[in-house]
Amino acid sequence: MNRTELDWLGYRDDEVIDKRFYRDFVTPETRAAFDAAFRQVLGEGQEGSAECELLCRDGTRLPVAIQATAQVTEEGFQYSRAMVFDLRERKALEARLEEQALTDPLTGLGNRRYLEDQATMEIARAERSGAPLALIAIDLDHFKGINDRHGHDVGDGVLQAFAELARRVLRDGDVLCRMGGEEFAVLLPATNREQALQVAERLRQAIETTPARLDAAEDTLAYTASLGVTLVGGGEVTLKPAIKRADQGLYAAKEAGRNRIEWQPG
Ligand SMILES: Nc1nc2c(ncn2[C@@H]2O[C@H](COP(=O)(O)OP(=O)(O)OP(=O)(O)O)[C@@H](O)[C@H]2O)c(=O)[nH]1
Repeated sequence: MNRTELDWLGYRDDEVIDKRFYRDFVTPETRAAFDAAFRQVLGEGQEGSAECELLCRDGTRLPVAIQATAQVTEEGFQYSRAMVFDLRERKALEARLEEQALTDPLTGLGNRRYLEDQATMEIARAERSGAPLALIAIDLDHFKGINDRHGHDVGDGVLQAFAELARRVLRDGDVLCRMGGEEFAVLLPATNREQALQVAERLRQAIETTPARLDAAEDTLAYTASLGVTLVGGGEVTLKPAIKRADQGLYAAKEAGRNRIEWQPG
């Protein structure tokens, strides 16, 4: 182990050299990858590589790539040499890209993919616990008119104001996301029909009575939304059928005059 690696791990050389093996610092979760690479080094190819994590003195985990080669002569195995690369920056970048891929940049809410990811977990959880899972689809009314009359920037401001308001109205465990355009959805774990209808009505009223603040001045713009409410059915393994039903409820609410909610049974 060289000085840089010791610095990464937070140990002095006299604590490690001749006392501990590299493998000791590999986290139990990634030790299998390390061992597999080591076997490759000792095998015919005489080289191997692995991505694993090292456990630092302060308890943090350092993601690294290890590339090792072995020196084997006619007398057999002589020594092996490993190069270790710090993957922290790459991992942080990957995490940022992953987050960006799941986030709507205008409102900061999760996007449709995020909802589908969360739904996979929530559907499995609901299946295990037997608790109901509700879905609300929300579409701002006459949004084209807002854009046309006040401009696209004001439209953007209304979308942001809605996202902020809905975050305040909803519970922490509720999954709010922007499906696209002026359409949003909320997945509500452990929520039955009556509770989901109550939440939808609370959202509808909050929107109706909280005009969007458009800048630091007192400039505000009133808007409304239509909502469709449904439950995710017992045998449904994806959110798709529930999204379709909630959308049907939404269209029914638009048809019935907007600024209202419609229940759509499964
Ligand atoms: N400002 C802004 N407008 C958007 C954005 N995404 C979609 N839109 C606009 O949203 C409008 C949606 O209009 P429509 O689908 O006709 O619906 P609507 O005018 O809300 O009418 P109803 O839904 O029937 O009440 C379109 O004019 C889109 O251009 C966005 O990110 N920002």
